[in-house]
Amino acid sequence: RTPASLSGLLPPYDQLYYLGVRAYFNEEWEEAAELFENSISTRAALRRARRKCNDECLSAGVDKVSNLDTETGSMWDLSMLDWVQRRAECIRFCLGLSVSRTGQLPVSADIDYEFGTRNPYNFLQIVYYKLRKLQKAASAAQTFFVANPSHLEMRNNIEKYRRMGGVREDAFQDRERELEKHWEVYDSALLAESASDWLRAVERWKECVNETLRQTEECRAQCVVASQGLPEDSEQLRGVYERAAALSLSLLSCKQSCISLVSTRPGRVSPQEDFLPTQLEHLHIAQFKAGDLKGAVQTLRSLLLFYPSDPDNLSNLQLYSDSLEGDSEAQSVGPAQAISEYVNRSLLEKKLLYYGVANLDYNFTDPDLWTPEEVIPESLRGTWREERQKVLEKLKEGEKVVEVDDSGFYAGGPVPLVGVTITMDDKILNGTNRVVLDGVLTQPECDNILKLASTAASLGDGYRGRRSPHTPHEKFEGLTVLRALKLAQEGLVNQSDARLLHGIGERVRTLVQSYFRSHSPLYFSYTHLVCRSAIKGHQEGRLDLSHPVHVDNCILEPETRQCWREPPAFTHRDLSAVLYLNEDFEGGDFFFTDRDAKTVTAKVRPGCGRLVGFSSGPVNPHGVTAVTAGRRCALALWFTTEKLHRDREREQAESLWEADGQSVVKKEQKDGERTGAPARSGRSQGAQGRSKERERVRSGRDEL
Ligand SMILES: O=C(O)CCC(=O)C(=O)O
Ligand SMILES: [Fe+2]
Repeated sequence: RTPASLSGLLPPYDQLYYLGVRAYFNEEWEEAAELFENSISTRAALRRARRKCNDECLSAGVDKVSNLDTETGSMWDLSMLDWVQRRAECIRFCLGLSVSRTGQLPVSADIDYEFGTRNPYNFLQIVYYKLRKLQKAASAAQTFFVANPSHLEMRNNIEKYRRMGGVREDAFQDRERELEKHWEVYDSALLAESASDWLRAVERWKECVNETLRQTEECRAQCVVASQGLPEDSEQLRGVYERAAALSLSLLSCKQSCISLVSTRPGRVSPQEDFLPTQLEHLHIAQFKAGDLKGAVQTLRSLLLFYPSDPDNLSNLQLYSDSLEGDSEAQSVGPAQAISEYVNRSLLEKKLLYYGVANLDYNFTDPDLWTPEEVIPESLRGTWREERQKVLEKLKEGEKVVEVDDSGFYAGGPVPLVGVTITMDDKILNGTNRVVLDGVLTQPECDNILKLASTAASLGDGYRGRRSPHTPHEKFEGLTVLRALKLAQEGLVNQSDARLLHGIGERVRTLVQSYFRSHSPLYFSYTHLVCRSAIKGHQEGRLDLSHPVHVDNCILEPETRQCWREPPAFTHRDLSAVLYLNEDFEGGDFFFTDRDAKTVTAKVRPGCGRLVGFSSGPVNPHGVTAVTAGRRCALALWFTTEKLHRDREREQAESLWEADGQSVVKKEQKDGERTGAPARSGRSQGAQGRSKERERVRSGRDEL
């Protein structure tokens, strides 16, 4: 629905927003909800109106633009002025038909910021929560969270909504997802690539290019219309020519900056460099791998529009064309046409812009790396080259630092178990494919497993009394699921505890499979309950670690920053998880490092029910600091995507249970009830659990 004032014209949305904020602080929830919703939809309607007017006025004064290319001096100014004025008149008339006079005025930078960071949804979330409209509250929470991914309170809120009755899964919809469609496609293109699904990758990259272009076009249209609202009598601008030239320059630079807007993920600061050319690079490689040589040639030609003399692109083109044996006439599918239009228009606009920058003391930072030198006026070339060099160097440095993980995992998926929350994500842990979850075990569960470990150790598991393989200052005990089962069969430990140990593994698998968005099923590779105890009297001045820095699936060589994926490393391990059981010991912190095995990038303090999960590859070197007092127990689990490498011992344990006539899964649930653990499924949560949940909810701006 399009909101409208009495006159039928769009009111200013910033005013509606301010009124909404006031109603909010007066706790007039109904009214606040209506005002916030109204300001959001008015803003959207304004953008649509602008887009329409932009399209309708596209041709106004366009004949003057073509003159600009040849004209110089005052004739250049005159042509520019003519163009700007004609278009401005057309747009002002067009907007006047649907937008009120005040609605046309530019909004303040504060309001721009509020809407840019999606803060209206932060308010709306609370408002809907107060109104008991949980479905809408969940959606507002999700919408805000997408643009503020490090806002952990909102993430916790979302988790809480998931646990509340009456909130359906489809409630967690980003209301502004239209704006991120290209990122959605971008991610799924990367995913298809990592699964070597080339046909799908081709399709996705094409879609991504098209969507990126569409979003850029939309942004540029908004620039055009918004630039009509600049103040009429700015002090610095002397004459009417200067004003016209300045207006057109700010318009052109607004348009150029659209590419950096579109190439910045919501909630991030820095844009993805060279966004469009990068996508084309992915596309032509995917096309090549999928066997579509003609398509690959066509895409390479598009890429060459950005970088006409790039030697890699040229030699690839040669390679592809040779394979085609002359049959290289490109058929017109894919985004080639749109790309060439985009490049040509950008080139013309850049030319005009740089011309203006050289003539009128105007500030402009080029977001593109591909801007050709010919476009830069002689007087600017020196500084332009220097700055570009700086950007390129910085980019190279960044490449060195930013670790890419080719594991195919992609952190950030949902956490599908009741009571489990995300405490640290990639950003907080300064890395890739890392997570810390809390609430994976209850205290009684930790106690039972600890008891199991103690009993097993006292009975003499393989490690009893052994010194740690990593340090002479600690003792090391270990227990596997099968060993626990055998002990249970001998009546030496509780059958239910052995089963719990097994069941916990399933729980962890569900969590990491979902959170790391694994595209293939995960199999257990190895599960090991490990306790490390400080040996009394051997702790003075210890400099070593409880577990030296290592990578789980390759042999790390910190000097060269290489990691050798070969035996004796457990090369098939893909995901690692360590689930902690206690905190009553000294030292024993888990930490991640850089590939140098020295620079600590994040630390995690163990505690009952806390889980560290990470991809097992070279992006995640890690270790454990010395345990200087007490005993530290943890369940270490590794998963593999290769069925061949699954843990046969675990299967053996499972079949022993089956032979006992008891289904492994059913029994684990029963045990859960008996030990007082909450049911681990969102749906089975009873009314009691829910009302308790409500009690914990407190009013406030951020966290429920
Ligand atoms: O116990 C821990 O915190 C980590 C252990 C570990 O990294 C390993 O066993 O590979
Ligand atoms: Fe490890």
